[in-house]
Amino acid sequence: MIVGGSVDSIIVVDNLTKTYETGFRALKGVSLSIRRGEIFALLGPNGAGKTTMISIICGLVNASSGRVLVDGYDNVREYRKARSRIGLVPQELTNNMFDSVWATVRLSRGLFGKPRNDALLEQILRDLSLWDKRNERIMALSGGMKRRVLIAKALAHEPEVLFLDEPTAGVDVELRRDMWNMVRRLQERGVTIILTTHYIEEAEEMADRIGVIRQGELILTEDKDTLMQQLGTRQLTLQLQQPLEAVPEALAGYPLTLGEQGHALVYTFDAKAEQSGIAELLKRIDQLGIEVRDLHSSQSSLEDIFVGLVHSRKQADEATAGEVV
Ligand SMILES: Nc1ncnc2c1ncn2[C@@H]1O[C@H](COP(=O)(O)OP(=O)(O)OP(=O)(O)O)[C@@H](O)[C@H]1O
Repeated sequence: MIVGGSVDSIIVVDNLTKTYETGFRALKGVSLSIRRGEIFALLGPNGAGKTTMISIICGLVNASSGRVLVDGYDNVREYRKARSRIGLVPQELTNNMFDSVWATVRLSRGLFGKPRNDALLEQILRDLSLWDKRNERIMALSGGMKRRVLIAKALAHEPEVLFLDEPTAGVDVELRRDMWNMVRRLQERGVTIILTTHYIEEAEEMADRIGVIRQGELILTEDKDTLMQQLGTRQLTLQLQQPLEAVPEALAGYPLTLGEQGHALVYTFDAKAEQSGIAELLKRIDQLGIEVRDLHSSQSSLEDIFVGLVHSRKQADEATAGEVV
């Protein structure tokens, strides 16, 4: 057993690179530690390298360089030990369609050399509302049910880490809620969860920590709350009695924009700042005789932050590329 990362890291990814046979560099030196018991969301646009990274950690794809430790075990040299700690719910269905639900989960447990435990498998199926379907063939199940079977399969050998690759892509609202609840229950039992998602609201709702990957590079990892505090902005929207054509000169020093075809003044400020400047702004507006009909404030969502982050990086990269040329 190799000691690496801190004691409470269940997964340590060290300087991982992946160049596919086509010459495409899908990962460019990614390092990351996953804390035991956390829910970690990996966000990134299409083709960023999320599935590649998960596949390497789970031992399905070979890295070009770097290494991965799972609970202290090198995932290449101590593959079996590392792999037995992981449950993977892939994006695509990989079940044998002719098997029953029950046979599928039993086989999955057996493949990891775990002793038979029907009570545990029953609990897993009940938690996923699959118990009534246990004798059905997989091919006879709906798409949502098939996805539940993938999860049951991944949990059958009692993994310590569960990877969910796009768990709710294309599923209905009800199943999404069920999945979120299930993920929370698993976390309560001490299972570490790593999920990739395109749904930023999913990360916002579920994750303790967020990593953003772009073009094979991890551009950020941060506690969700800190991220939202640090990068979050608040907006105060002042609905006006009379529309304005432009932001008055006297208010030029404030970060104001006109909205709603001149019917609203929008003031954007730092969510973490102690002094928002709102009191002063309202006084100035009153002095200018601008009548305010209503006002409301809103906090930027993780989606705004994410789009802003990916976008600003892109612009910075383009600017740098421009300089070189
Ligand atoms: N077997 C392969 N051979 C060559 N290139 C590949 C292979 N698998 C993936 N890629 C490329 O590597 C990049 C990263 O793919 P990956 O599937 O890891 O991205 P992703 O972040 O999971 O994307 P998505 O959100 O679309 O699932 C993509 O540009 C993809 O085309």
